[in-house]
Amino acid sequence: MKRIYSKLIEVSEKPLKTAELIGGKYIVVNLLGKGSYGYTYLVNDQQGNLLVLKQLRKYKMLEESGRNSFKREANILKTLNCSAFPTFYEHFEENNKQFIVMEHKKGSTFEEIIFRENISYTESSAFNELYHILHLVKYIHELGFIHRDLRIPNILKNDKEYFIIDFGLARKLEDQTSLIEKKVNHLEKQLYREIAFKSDFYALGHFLLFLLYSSFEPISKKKRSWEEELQLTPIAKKVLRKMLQLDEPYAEVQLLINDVKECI
Ligand SMILES: Nc1ncnc2c1ncn2[C@@H]1O[C@H](COP(=O)(O)OP(=O)(O)OP(=O)(O)O)[C@@H](O)[C@H]1O
Repeated sequence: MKRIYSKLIEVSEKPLKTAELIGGKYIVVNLLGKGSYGYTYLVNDQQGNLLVLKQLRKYKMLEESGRNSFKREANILKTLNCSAFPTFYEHFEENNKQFIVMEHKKGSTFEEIIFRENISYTESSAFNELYHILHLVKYIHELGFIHRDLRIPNILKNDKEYFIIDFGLARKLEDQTSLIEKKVNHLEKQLYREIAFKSDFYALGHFLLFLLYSSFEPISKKKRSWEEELQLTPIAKKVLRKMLQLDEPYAEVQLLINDVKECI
């Protein structure tokens, strides 16, 4: 019954409209995305600055874990005091809806770079991108956090900098209680969501595959594994196999950085 009620709320909820005023001071410019937890908007503040406003979906407000998720994201963003991550501005409730406001990072996501800008990467240039991103991951891991969602839409770059966004699923390393928060049955999801450094490396292994496949020209219609399809050097293959947990995973980020350097 609770599930039906929650589903009804989910399907009947509509996002905010363009030009709508929220929190008495933010004007909606456009909807950036609709994720599982809620809506993400680009908004203008009163000084005309572009910011990101995230809204928690109503059905998420029904569960304690949902209600706490913005609080947790806000705390993580406050702790990550570095220009590579969005600055946290505020967390507020209005008409029983929860919102979080943060800095808008100006850049293209790797999803846009690969699929819209059609940039293709060689083995060396793909590992070079990973090398830069791993320094941000090192900062996150050294503070004891695991991002758990390092996918191509959550990693951005412009001509000068790299950024990591979306800390909605991030957890503190010792916060193993989150594991029982939601039972993850699917093996692939478990590998992304385990609260361990290796799950961020696993996600970045897939990130790297996206970059490497950008220059792949299929010669046959037959579906083969990445190891058969991509012409990688032995060291690149070794690093990817460890990242994807096909071989003993890296215990910590510096060991991965050292190997990635060899592939550039
Ligand atoms: N702080 C930010 N700065 C710049 N762009 C952002 C920021 N936060 C989100 N975005 C953009 O908004 C898009 C949508 O964000 P959102 O977190 O809703 O998306 P999603 O990744 O599609 O959903 P989910 O989190 O369920 O996977 C992102 O892909 C990104 O392009």
